[in-house]
Amino acid sequence: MANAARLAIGLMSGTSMDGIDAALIETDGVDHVRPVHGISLAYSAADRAAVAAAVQSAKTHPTRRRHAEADRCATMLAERHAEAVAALLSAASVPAADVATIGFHGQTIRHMPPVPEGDSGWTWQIGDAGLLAALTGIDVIADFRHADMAAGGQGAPLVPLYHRALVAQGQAAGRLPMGPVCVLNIGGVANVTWIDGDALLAFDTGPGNALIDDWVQATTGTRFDADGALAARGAVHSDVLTAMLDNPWFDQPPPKSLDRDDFSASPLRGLSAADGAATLATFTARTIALSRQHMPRAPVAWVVAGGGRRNPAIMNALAQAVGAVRPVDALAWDGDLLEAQAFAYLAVRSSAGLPLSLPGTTGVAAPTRGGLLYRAALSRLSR
Ligand SMILES: Nc1ncnc2c1ncn2[C@@H]1O[C@H](COP(=O)(O)OP(=O)(O)OP(=O)(O)O)[C@@H](O)[C@H]1O
Ligand SMILES: CC(=O)N[C@H]1[C@@H]2OC[C@@H](O2)[C@@H](O)[C@@H]1O[C@H](C)C(=O)O
Repeated sequence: MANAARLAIGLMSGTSMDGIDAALIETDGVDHVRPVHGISLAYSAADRAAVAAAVQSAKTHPTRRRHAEADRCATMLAERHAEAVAALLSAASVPAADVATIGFHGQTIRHMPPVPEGDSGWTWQIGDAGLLAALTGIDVIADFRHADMAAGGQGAPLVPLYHRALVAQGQAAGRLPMGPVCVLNIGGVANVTWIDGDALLAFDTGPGNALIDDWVQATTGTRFDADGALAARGAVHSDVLTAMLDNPWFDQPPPKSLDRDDFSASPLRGLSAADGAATLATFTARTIALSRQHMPRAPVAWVVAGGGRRNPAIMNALAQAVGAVRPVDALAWDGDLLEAQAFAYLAVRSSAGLPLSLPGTTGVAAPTRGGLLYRAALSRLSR
């Protein structure tokens, strides 16, 4: 029997650490998807500093062991996400009682994927999900990546099943050509989903914007290269680019996933701010192009979500390397909210007992369920 369509909220705070995206969708967790509304809430400088501190302190802990920076940040994150939910519901004129579930991704502070024939890996998304359930009065599903990793998967990427549902809709409506389609996300990290009918192959491709953001922050004091303006004034240093591309990780077949800080901008040392931004934007594009070697058939279309689609230096270099690429907005999808929508979709799947990951998405041995439920009724505030 088909699952009933329900209203669900998805909350995503990604590796760029820029804020929270909140999306309300109607979905059955299978093929029915109807985006209803969405908002973004930027972190204040203090919130961003708290997240950055938790990311740094997580590097000094060998596992998901609680520590002061993470605990402080987890409380703050629940409060901010509750504010995002309130703003979203108010903007959409929907009462909380109409929402079946919230999918709460949480803030990734460390991602250590399993090593072949070695360590089983760990991943940590923080945020006090019980507090969020109490503050919103809505059931919350969180900790989406844990079960996949416990079953041998990479724990990421998880958005691919949502990409597949969207591509099926787009192809049925004639907005996308039939044949293999690539949905690319250029966030802090970049990841691609190759979809050919029901077949899926997904993996992280390399850096997205994180290296550019860190470089621009260090050299100019601004948070990101708005509209690629800095890169446009710079020149690509092909010697540095070649050295950075000379990394066996890119040839390693999927499954594979990354921590935000797995790549370093140290080869750029000595370059001007503009030349560094231009070189890094081309590096992101070229590493995405290298992902094609792992695809079973050449894609007939590339569509791009995430903040990197707004950086012409990345998009032009990508078009040069792989041919025509267009932002997902051309398909009437919201390129800023796709991941938030996906966690609403995954929350509904989790409630329905449907798998969140497949061998083709995370390398897990078999389709695997995931997510932990925090019931609003059991999460009353004690203060
Ligand atoms: N106008 C713009 N011009 C250039 N870059 C932009 C622009 N707007 C956003 N970005 C880039 O996009 C980033 C945010 O992207 P996004 O919100 O997709 O990442 P995320 O969801 O945090 O990351 P991930 O998908 O890895 O979890 C910013 O940090 C910035 O680098
Ligand atoms: C561990 C983690 O948070 N990974 C993120 C990150 O950001 C992009 C890429 O790396 C992707 O693998 C994943 O996010 C999206 C939402 C995903 O799971 O599909």
